[in-house]
Amino acid sequence: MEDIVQIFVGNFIHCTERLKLQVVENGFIIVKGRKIVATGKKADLNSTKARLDLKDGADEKILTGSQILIPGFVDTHIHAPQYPNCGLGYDKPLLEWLETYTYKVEKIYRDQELSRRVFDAVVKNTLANGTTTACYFASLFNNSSMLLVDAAIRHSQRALIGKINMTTLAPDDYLETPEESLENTKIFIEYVKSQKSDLVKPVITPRFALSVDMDLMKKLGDLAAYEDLHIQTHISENSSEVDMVVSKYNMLYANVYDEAQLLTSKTILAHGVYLTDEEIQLIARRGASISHCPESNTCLKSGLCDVYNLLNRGVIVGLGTDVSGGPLPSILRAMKAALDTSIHISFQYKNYMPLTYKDVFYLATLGGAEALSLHDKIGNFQEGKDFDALIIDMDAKDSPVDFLLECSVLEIFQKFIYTGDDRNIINVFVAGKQVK
Ligand SMILES: O=c1[nH]c(=O)c2nc[nH]c2[nH]1
Ligand SMILES: [Zn+2]
Repeated sequence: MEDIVQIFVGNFIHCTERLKLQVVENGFIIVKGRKIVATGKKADLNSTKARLDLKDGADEKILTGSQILIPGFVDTHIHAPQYPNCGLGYDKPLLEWLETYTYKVEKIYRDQELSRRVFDAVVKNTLANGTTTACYFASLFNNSSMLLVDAAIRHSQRALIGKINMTTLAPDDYLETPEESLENTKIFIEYVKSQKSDLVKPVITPRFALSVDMDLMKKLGDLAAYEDLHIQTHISENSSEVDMVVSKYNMLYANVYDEAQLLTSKTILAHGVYLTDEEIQLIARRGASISHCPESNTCLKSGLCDVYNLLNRGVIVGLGTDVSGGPLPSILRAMKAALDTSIHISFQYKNYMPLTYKDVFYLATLGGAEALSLHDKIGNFQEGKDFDALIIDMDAKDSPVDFLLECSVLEIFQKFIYTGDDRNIINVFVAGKQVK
């Protein structure tokens, strides 16, 4: 079948490299099938069409002055089964929150029908919020985790999906043995591979260092290396958690994962609020990334994560909603929370440079793609990459913004980051396919 050609004409914004924003006014992007085949200025559109031998009749979309095309958002850390708990339980810190609220909701995913309904809603709602790629913690249970894979494929969301490994700390009826955990992980990986999806991949997912022991972590590290898989887990989110990890393993938190060969260039570590300089250096050396989850860090009163410091020391950082540690599946909200957190940190230091709206946009797009080691495929509008994109409209019907004076492109973009919501994300594309 011949690839469909789509041409987008108007203003677009993306990051060409780390923390580097490019604003293209009166530009075009040509998409053939799933891929971006050309970008440029409108004045060069006809010559580019001729060069590419494009026949007349390609689907041409002209953006209005209140619309901007941007790359799709990457949610580098989200717990799909916790979705029904969004907004609940923020009266407790992490370890009590897990015990009181989180394991209780996650336990019910033995129920297949519930799994199907919740995961359908999670995938649809994250897509509607502009998350074209999500890195999911799925369920402890294989059958349920497989239903999340099915939902992502059904709705065409790009996703890394991991069956959780958890052998200790949770209630007895919500645990697996280390043998079951490893065996079920292998079965889950085979299931994902058998779907032959070009969007969905499995990810090794030990919950955190307190949920598993070293022997299982080492086996999971071996499995990840053998299958060349991504790895995701939590690190240094809360000070009591850090103390418990250090006393359980008698080493620093990052060293625990390193000892198990779980720190690789395909590892995503959620939070990283209390990392020492030594740990930050180790993570940077290994090429692992941090998923910054500012809304969750505030709701669970975990702490302030200094993203500026992580970036300065060469750590790759993306943004995560951490639903339901965070209350909403919105990376736009995470961007705003990342700005707030950084400004609050800046009050404590002289000459501290808080993140800007441009920086958090990088974290939400190209930074997220780098954090998931998917930047060869997504993250910006570089030719050859897949077209994962959002059309933003600050004059959208029912939008929260009701008074738009004459604005520059960058001003419209700022308005979106500070005041917009999902109603301003009017269209969503994943690998060239329109999904909203
Ligand atoms: O934010 C978090 N959410 C979780 O589900 C979890 N489990 C361990 N550590 C965690 N942190
Ligand atoms: Zn989490």
